[in-house]
Amino acid sequence: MSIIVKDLTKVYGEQKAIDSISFSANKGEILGFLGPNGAGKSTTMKILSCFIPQTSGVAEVNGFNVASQPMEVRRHLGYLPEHNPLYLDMYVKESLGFIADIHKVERKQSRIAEIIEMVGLGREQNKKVGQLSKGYRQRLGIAQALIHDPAVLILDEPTSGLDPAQLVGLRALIRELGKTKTIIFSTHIMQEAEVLCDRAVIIHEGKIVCDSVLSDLLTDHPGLRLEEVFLKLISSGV
Ligand SMILES: Nc1ncnc2c1ncn2[C@@H]1O[C@H](COP(=O)(O)OP(=O)(O)OP(=O)(O)O)[C@@H](O)[C@H]1O
Repeated sequence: MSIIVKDLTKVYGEQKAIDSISFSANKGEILGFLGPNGAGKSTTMKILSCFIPQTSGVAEVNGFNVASQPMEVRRHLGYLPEHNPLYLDMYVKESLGFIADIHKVERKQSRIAEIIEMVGLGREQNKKVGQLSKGYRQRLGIAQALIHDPAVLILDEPTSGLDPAQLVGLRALIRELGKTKTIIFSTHIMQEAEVLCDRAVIIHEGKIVCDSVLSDLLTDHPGLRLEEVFLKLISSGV
């Protein structure tokens, strides 16, 4: 298993943002982490990426424990946060070089060229980050997450706010990456999940209400689109 989450709980003050959730993801799987606003998606992803500690429970990435082995986890994981902080004054290559240095990437220049090609940033590569459109900033964020060739990618709402052309391009990239990596991406857009994920984990008010192979989920709810299944599940709380 590339990702194991067991009885994971996070309490902020009085509020349980996630409440004893468990799920796992296999190598080569694209897992859609779905839920309405405030469900606990970002909280879970931040714990998996070692950005915040859990209150209780266990999370492992590629066999490493996020609480006790954060350095190893970071080595095997690429993370695109929902609000990705980018240095707008840096040039695209410079910003990739900065992240590559943090990860001590070997053959840095050729790796940067390779990753720019992979995420389709070729025509934008000589610009400053602040000059990039939102879609290209997302691509840069994914490039930063990929620079050290991690086995696991965690993408928090990677396609939010993109225009249709950028959406198609980014979905194709995620699908391609999903052939060799384990990917968890969060979204509350069901069409997104329908075209991208192999498996759907639906979280609502901090609890998991569904964990199913996408095609099984649709077969179990004949005649319903994923959006309708999602609404049914989060309204019944089952
Ligand atoms: N730092 C924090 N302090 C207090 N409460 C927080 C904090 N971060 C998140 N929460 C709360 O925890 C709950 C889960 O938030 P989270 O950001 O994980 O949801 P989400 O599913 O990612 O939502 P969205 O789709 O809107 O991004 C929310 O009620 C949120 O207000």
